[in-house]
Amino acid sequence: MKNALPTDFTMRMQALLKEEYPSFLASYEKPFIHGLRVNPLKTECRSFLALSPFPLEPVEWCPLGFRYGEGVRPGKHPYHAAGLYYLQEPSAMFPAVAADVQPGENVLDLCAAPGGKSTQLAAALRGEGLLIANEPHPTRVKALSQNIERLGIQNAIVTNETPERLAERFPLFFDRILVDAPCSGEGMFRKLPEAIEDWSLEKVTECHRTQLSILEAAATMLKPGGTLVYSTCTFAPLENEQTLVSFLQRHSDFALMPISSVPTIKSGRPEWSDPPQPSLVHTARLWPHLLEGEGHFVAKLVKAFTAEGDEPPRKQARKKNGKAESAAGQREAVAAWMAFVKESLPALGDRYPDSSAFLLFGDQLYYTPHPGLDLTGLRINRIGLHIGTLKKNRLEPSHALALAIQASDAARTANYRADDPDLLRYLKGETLTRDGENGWTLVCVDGYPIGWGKQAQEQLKNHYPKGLRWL
Ligand SMILES: C[S@@+](CC[C@H](N)C(=O)[O-])C[C@H]1O[C@@H](n2cnc3c(N)ncnc32)[C@H](O)[C@@H]1O
Repeated sequence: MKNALPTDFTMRMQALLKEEYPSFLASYEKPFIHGLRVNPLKTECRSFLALSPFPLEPVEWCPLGFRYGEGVRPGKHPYHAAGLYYLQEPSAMFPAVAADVQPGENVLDLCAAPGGKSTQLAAALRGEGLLIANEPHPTRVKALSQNIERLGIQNAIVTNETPERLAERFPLFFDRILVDAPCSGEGMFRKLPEAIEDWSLEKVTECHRTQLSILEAAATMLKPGGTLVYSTCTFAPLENEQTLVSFLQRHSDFALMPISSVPTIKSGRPEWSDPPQPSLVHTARLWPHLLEGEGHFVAKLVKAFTAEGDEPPRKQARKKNGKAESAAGQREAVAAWMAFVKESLPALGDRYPDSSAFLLFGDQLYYTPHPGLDLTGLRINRIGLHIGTLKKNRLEPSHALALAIQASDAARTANYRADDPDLLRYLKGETLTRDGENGWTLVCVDGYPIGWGKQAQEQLKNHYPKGLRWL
């Protein structure tokens, strides 16, 4: 390892781990473990394994997760651009697995960028229900939004808010909340040597305080009977066991639940909190010297129902979302969308049936997963599926739409094998020479949509977004 580990960190870990410490320390000499998670919104695991050009090894605790070796670059493959998988180290796959999201639920990911766990939560929703993926950092939220788009997720609203502002708006609203908290990052020292530079004892204390305030907001937003998953990628007991004990002292209506039966995932340590809390044995610690993955901590809490029977979540007044356009403007935009569907997506059928779910912002048309939700005043980055841009009463389809539909929906497709030089040209933004019927054409890699082109005579004009083009 290039950077030396901080002395305050090694001294603390030695005191905590005792005879286990040499093996923990030796894990820093081993390489970082790479992983990818197959996106079931796009492909079945079996189909992907048959197609995958990379040798893959299954991750024991995540049915869609796989490890891959050094020297393989799945992030630079057209299948990545088509959203067939998300790159995620194996331990980071565990919190969303523990959340056990069910289709149809209202789910919140409070600290979501760049979207590893949000995309996993959305996959578990299988397109039914609502995911609010929140990230307060203004730059990081863009990466989150791009990943939501790339993976073809249609029922997510991406917000750029503080947990406190969301808590004011959504009391008792969510069935599941994930707090993948900002932390001192000790479990990432192997992956990100700069995390070593950033680390200090003060940072550990500061993170503990931030974690408690985020959990406070999460507690307000969770429905009675709902599930809260708390995770970090650090080893510090102050940010793990102690954060939970401090939270539980203020919230006697929450209880820790068992999460893992995988033998390589170990229990949290009740004796590492003050006062020791026996139920911490239900939490999970993923140790880099005991499994093939980085360091993580995961806890699952359930909020009790109250004795009197709980009030149902406050029904939100049905309001206009943000600065949505007038009814007449929306009708025009929806008409343009219907015309586009007839012309270019004839097999789409009745996939977007709710006329109240169409929202027009300026010239941008969206289909929201939750039409009644009052989002006024909140900073919103994405409000469901971005359908396209209205241009002179015609609809220009969005990149998000290309990634959310299937090749079989489209009237015209241009399908390329992953190693076809024309596909590389397309990803670089070049115009392609090919025969085909004029009109919007869905460009695909091995049958999976990757973007739009517009055929005119023998040319396919390139509509792959400028910001995503390969250099
Ligand atoms: C561990 S990372 C999240 C990783 C993400 N869940 C994933 O799987 O890709 C923690 C995130 O919390 C954000 N964050 C920092 N302070 C926060 C706060 N007070 N409330 C919510 N999120 C915060 C950070 O910007 C960072 O993106």
